[in-house]
Amino acid sequence: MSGAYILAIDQGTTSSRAIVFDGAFRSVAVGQQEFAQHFPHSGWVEHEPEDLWTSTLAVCREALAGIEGGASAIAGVGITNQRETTLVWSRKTGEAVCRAIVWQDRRTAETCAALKREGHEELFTRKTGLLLDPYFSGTKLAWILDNVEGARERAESGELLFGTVDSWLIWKLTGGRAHVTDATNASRTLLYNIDENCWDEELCGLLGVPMSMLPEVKDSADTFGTVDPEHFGAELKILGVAGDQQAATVGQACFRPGMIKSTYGTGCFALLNTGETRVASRNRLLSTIAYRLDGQTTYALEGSIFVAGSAVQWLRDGLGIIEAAAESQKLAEASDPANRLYLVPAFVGLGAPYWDPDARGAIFGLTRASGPADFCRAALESVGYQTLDLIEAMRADAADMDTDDIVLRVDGGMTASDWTMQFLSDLLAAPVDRPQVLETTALGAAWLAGYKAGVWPGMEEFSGSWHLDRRFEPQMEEGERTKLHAGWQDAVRRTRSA
Ligand SMILES: Nc1ncnc2c1ncn2[C@@H]1O[C@H](COP(=O)(O)OP(=O)(O)O)[C@@H](O)[C@H]1O
Ligand SMILES: O=P(O)(O)OC[C@H](O)CO
Repeated sequence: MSGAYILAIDQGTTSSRAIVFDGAFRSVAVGQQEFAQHFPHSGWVEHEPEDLWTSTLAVCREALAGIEGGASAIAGVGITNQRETTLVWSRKTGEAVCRAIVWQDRRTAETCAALKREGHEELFTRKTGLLLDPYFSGTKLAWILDNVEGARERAESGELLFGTVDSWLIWKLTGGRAHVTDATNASRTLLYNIDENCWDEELCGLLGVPMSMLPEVKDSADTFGTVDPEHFGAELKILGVAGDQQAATVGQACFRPGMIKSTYGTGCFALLNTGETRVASRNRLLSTIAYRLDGQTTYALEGSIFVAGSAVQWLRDGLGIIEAAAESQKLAEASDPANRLYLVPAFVGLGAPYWDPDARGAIFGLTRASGPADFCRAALESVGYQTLDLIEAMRADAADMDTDDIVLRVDGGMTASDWTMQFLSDLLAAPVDRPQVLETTALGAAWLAGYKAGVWPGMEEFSGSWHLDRRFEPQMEEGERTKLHAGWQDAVRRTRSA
């Protein structure tokens, strides 16, 4: 027997989570597990593929144990994942050839620079909507083929498979019966043509990637495979897949052009729904696939910031000036605005709209009076300034779109800080909406699966279930806003690598 429960798997950068949602979109059981991060060289970030798999398996079992009927009560599985992270494994043995190269990893900065020097960036951008930055999967995959012993020969003979984390988990869950991904994940690889909706032979050729390694690309709500019953005791169907930022866009019900969601976790990722039209950014934002439903692609403009909540982690683990993230707000409130510092948290380079992989973090305005409270305030404010950069770029790019006023829906761990959300609204001079349900990423994956299973309603009714927790309205005077923005722009200018 199966019910209206949906199991959502959210495989993130620092932890794996599983949530069971009921037919009223409420979270009824949860499992969560952190796993090790590996930093073998400066700028390198890796995950052990087995950790991604075993932690996912464990959290699913934990969540399923929390509902009556366990796996037999589940109508479908949705998967959402950290994006761009790159894995290669053997189709014969299922063994990965090396650790997963994580989206934050910068080891291919020189490869990207060389491709740019050779004049290839325009081609990649035109076809994929992305830029030549080490963030995306393509150059990470090329690195594996060029640097892991025997990998290129094995790939060329058809033995090796490539996948983002969704593909890897589906391969494991189905006992090696499905090598698939969805259009949103494919759109982050630098190998996928987002207009024609297919892997691109020319781009694969430029990066030296054999096309036999690539997974089949499906809609975001589709039949991806059946989970081997040995894992959970029942045959579950995987019916929804999307990259985590796209899943949050769905979970926030940003279905209309002009709606923006911005997620504040480790990094910050803002997506503006541009509807069925792909908008080419004039301001170094990405064009990407928001979701593909029933063969119809909806596009988004995306701004990606690599450091948001991780600046708060740095206050805690690097500087030791707070013990828990939630303390940051109180300390920031105690800071004297006359001692204002500007922190540019370019710990792993700068993302949108600067795309400067070689920049490193800097702090400006230090005096003998500067102390922990000022560092805290600067860290929280840096998130607001970086978002302002993105929203300004989006406003300029969307000027020709026929949309209502911009609506910003926020989610992620950092949105718990009212102070940070108020500062964000002040800087943007626009309202910021925080929903009641903050598990929007998992909810988005669950909706895709529930919709495909036919047990959850369509977009309109699902949109009606979005409820506001709090709207932050701008309170800052225009003169102050302009002064602060100019201070930030100056700090960024002085931080840039060239
Ligand atoms: N009250 C808070 N104030 C500021 N930052 C917070 C607060 N609570 C959590 N965070 C930050 O939010 C991040 C965790 O958010 P989460 O959405 O779970 O991230 P991820 O999915 O990327 O692991 C951490 O980096 C943490 O520092
Ligand atoms: O795992 P998260 O939530 O930090 O998200 C990572 C993004 O998908 C990277 O593009």
